[in-house]
Amino acid sequence: MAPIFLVAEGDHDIRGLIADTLAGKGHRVETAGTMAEACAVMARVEPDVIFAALDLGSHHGYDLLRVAGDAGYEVPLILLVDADMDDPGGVVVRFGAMTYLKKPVDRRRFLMLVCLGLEMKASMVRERDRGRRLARMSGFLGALVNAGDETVLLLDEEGGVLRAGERGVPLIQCPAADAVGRPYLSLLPDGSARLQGEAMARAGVTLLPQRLREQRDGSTLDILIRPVPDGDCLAGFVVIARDITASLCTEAGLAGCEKRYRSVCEAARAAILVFERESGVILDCNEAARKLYGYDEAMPGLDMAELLDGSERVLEAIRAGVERVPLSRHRRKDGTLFPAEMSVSQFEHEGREICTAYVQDVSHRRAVEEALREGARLYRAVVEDQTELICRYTPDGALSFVNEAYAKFFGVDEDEVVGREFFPIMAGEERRDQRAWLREAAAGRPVFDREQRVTRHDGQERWVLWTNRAVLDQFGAVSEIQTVGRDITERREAERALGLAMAEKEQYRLNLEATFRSIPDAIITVDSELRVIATNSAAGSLLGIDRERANGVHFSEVLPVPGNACLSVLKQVLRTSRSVHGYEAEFTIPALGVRTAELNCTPLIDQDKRHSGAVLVVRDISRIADLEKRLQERQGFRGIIGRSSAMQDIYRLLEQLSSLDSTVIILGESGTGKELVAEALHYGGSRAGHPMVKVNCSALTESLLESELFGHVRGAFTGAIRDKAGRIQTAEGGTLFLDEIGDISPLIQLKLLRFLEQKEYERVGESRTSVADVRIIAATNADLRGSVRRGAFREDLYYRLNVMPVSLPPLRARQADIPLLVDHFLELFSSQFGKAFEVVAGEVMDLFMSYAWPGNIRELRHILEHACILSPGGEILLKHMRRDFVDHMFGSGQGAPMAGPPTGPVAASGRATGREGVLAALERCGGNKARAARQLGIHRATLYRRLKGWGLAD
Ligand SMILES: Nc1ncnc2c1ncn2[C@@H]1O[C@H](COP(=O)(O)OP(=O)(O)OP(=O)(O)O)[C@@H](O)[C@H]1O
Repeated sequence: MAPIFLVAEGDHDIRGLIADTLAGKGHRVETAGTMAEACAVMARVEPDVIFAALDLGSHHGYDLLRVAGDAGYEVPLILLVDADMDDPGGVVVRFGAMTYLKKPVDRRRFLMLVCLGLEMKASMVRERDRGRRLARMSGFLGALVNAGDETVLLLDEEGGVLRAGERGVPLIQCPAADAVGRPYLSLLPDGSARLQGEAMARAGVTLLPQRLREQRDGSTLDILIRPVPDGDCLAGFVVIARDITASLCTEAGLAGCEKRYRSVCEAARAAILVFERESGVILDCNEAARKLYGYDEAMPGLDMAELLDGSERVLEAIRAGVERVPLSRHRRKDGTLFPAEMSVSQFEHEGREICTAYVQDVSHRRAVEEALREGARLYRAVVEDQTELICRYTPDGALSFVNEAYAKFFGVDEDEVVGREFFPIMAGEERRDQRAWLREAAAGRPVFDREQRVTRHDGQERWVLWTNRAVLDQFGAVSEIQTVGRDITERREAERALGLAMAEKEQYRLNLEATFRSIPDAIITVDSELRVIATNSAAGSLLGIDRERANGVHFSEVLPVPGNACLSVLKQVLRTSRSVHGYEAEFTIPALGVRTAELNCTPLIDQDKRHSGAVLVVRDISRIADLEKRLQERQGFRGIIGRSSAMQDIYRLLEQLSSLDSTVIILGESGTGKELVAEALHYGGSRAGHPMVKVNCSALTESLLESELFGHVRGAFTGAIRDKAGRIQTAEGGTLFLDEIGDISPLIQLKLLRFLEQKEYERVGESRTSVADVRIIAATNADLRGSVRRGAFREDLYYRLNVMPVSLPPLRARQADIPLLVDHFLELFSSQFGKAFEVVAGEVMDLFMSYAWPGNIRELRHILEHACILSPGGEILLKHMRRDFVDHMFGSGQGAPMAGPPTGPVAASGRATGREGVLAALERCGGNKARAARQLGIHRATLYRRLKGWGLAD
């Protein structure tokens, strides 16, 4: 653009000349003849050079400089002065013009001044631009110094303050404006001045920035002293001070946040992956993620694509903003895949999109869900098969499930009732109860039973027992109720019937109790453990049992009397399950003294035919016993004849043994009646209805005896052509009498011992073990103890047999029994031979009484048999006696095998049974024949017979 010249000259010609010359040079020219015109031009354009006349009307041309200054620019002004003007240079200098040009204008000088003017203008513009730039820089510097929160100070190389920021922390102790020109260190507190002075010195030498921290009034200042180099020299310093108290806190806070982030991340059970959304590169992960994906080392740097099967699809969805990837397949380091759910949150960081993914392995949950589904299927299958009515309903009563039985019972369709109310089938009160239970169900009463009468689909009223079971959710609240209904109509009817039966039974019991009360016999019922179940009042009066305390107490404590026969009997009955009848026993009852009682005991059998106890009836027979005793001692016992006291003892023993099952050994010389005693035991006991099998052990060889006792199987030995049952088997339920037991071989002893101990045996030739319920009664006339001592008889068998020995005395030791036995045999032979033998002559009896009877009763029997054969009947005389016996008696006198002289009363009794003796006895007894017979030791019938024979019957 062409430079603009303003020519302000009142002289029209000069103005035209200058303008033309300038225009001729291609410049743009504005002209003004007055000051006003010149100002108007300057308001319109900015001239680059002004030629102005010194005198411009009432104004001076240099005033245009002021106008330009007011308009905001500088312009070189060349004053046009008259040629005769004095000191134009002084005016130029005084008023700031560039120079002057004298009129009339010298063309050459004018053109030179045009060039200079333009040069001057260009220089002014440059100066103006530089000034403006400087001002701008200064403005920037000021802005910079005051821009931040820091205090910024510019120092010269001496440390004097050139400029101080007005904002920021109070680093110096005076206003910023006052600091300029003062030494920086003098503005600091002492300690601070020393430290910063040192730092400045270091910075000045090293030209490296120095940083230090200072504590000021609870704040922390971060001070940076940066040297400003000028080439190799130091131009000054910039001091920047920042209050970093808050940022230190923030840093600490950030560190805390980082820590919390880490701990949350690491504590999280879900795997957490932080990755870049676009690239899928993993930036961070937690321990759970490493474990889940099977990486020992850190995962950052890995690509999500390595962890995802079908990663493109998943990452695409994430990029599209999906926050939940419900199910995707993830890959472990070893290549195995697992199903997982992923929640993704996204955020932007430093221009990057970051995703945080929470990954949860759902393989276990899926297995559980599958198991649950299977469980539900099974549940359904099971409940559908049930005949019980099964339904479920929510706590507000809406049915959620009914099984087929339920639907059938009420005649409804499952789909139809589900969702409907369960409660309407209940009466108001039942509903209240049900709801009350529901309120308590969660608090430890999860089951509630209720019997209810409901109407079946066919209109029938049925009783149903509903068992409600509350199903609790994970928070312990009732989520559902499962109800199982059982039709208990039949049961209720049965209960009603049972109630009636019980009432009847109770009545029956009362009657029975009344009966019991009225019975004078003591009745005690015990259970199988011998605990008393019941007693009647007579048990109190007769046995002194405290009825109140007895129930439930062991019988041995209820009746603690020495040798408690009741207890023994009860034990036996409980053990054998067989009744005991007529067992006599004596008791000492404090109030009544010694009492004789008869015990009867029967096992109690329950409805399953099991023995559940026993009933013991104790009858006081003391009076009867007394009477009996008074009558006389027993003359005999079950075919055994004898009234001697030795025999009385034996009878009592046999009475007790009869009702027991224990093994018995009968000892006694030959002919003393051992077999008779064995028979008495068998036929007088509970086994009487079963066989009694006898074996004479001495009559058989070992092998024969073995086969005889235990039996054999075919082919067991030569001649065993068929199976044979042994005597043991034959005697099942009964008694095996082993006579002459002392003669059995060791083998038989051993087998017998086993049988005695275990009731087991084997048939010869057979390995199978048989069992038999057989009572063993053994007998011997041998000295068994001696055999044991000699080693001929097993000691263990001896003790096993010798549990209950019955020792029969020889006849010579009980001569009192001889007259009785004589009577007995005479009666026997009378009927056998068809003759009436009444008595033996006195002299015969005398012989009998003085003989030692080595063959015992068998010998007596034979002698009498012989006599009876010879005698025609009536009295047995001496002449009917066997010759050898008479010869022996009369020939050898005292040579008879007598153990000792006959003792007084027995001998007297023997002799006294003759005519004189009998009469004397009758006299002594005041004619009482029974008593006289007792005194004489003969049967009452014998006495009558004899008296009749002597013609003294009356
Ligand atoms: N007390 C008795 N009363 C009646 N008869 C008896 C009496 N004792 C033995 N006898 C009779 O005597 C005979 C022999 O008795 P038994 O056979 O019982 O004796 P034993 O001791 O078994 O003899 P052995 O040891 O020789 O076998 C039999 O006829 C038996 O009836």
